[in-house]
Amino acid sequence: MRADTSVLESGIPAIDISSENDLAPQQLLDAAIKYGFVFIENNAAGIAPAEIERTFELSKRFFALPRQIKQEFSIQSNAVGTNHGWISQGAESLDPSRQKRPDVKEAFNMGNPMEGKFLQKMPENFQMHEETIAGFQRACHELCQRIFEHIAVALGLDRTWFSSRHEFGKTGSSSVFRLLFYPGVEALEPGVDVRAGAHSDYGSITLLFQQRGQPGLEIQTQEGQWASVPAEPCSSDGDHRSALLPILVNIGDLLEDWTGGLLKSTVHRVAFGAEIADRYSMAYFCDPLDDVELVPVPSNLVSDHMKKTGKTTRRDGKTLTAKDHLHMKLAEALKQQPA
Ligand SMILES: O=C(O)CCC(=O)C(=O)O
Ligand SMILES: [Fe+2]
Repeated sequence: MRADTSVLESGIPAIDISSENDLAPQQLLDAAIKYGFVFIENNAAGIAPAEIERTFELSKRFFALPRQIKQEFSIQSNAVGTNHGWISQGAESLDPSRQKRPDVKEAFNMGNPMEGKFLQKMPENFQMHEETIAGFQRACHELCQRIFEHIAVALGLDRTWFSSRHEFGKTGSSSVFRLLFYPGVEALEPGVDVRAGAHSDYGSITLLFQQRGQPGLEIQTQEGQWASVPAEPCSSDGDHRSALLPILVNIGDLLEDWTGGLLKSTVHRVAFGAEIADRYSMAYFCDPLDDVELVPVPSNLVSDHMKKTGKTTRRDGKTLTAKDHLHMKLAEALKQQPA
């Protein structure tokens, strides 16, 4: 059992969520309330580093393909309304109302597999390694479930309260696995170009995998300043660099709203210049099943917080489902796009 959590540059603690640490539920909840971000030590309760490495390798091979091949899998080539496929450089601005130029990055989004098979059109490289990618998504989802169980316990709920609302591999879930590539470029204009514009994530929780020597993520503090998030933070039991990189977890807008604003969905961005060559990251956005109704999470901590702040989970007098919530967020983002 460990009583202390170490403090990082941005103040985000690193937590051991294995059964060794009885304090994990409370530590996770405290970090979710204070920062909306937390590092999870990648020990037995995490994801095998070899699995993470293999998936990064597949991602690198995909982004290295010629443009015309990637184009065949572009997000625009999918049915309208789906969020799956390749996003080319220049196609996305995460902070459209403030950005002069689009994000300097590429991405590839995929939905959850059903019975081990992907429903979307996949490049050959991914088809050949379907098991690796499907297995990695399952491992991510299982890690999210462990985190949900800890948060449920800390909120005084039944252990499975959240996890049962986030089942894996069911049709009707918006969970997305996203590969990201930020190519090294010399000619970025400081103050104009950004790698990923300021945004908060839409869903319940996000897992973020970074690589050594490739920092760039920043979170916005309550005072509105940008604080850097290291790619290689210190471990929770001292100030040494951990042998295995921890996994970063953040709270999304849906979970913030579902808890009446108790858990924080913190604005973040990716910003770096020519000092770093190519940067690769991978994000797993975990969402509830589409038809889950967002009635307030039945915890005294949540109801006390809602009484204090006057927040409600209803919109225009109506209870939203998880799917309605996502559509609301997408509609808000669309309104911010320059005409
Ligand atoms: O690449 C990163 O470090 C962060 C990416 C991110 O925030 C996102 O895709 O939502
Ligand atoms: Fe994000």
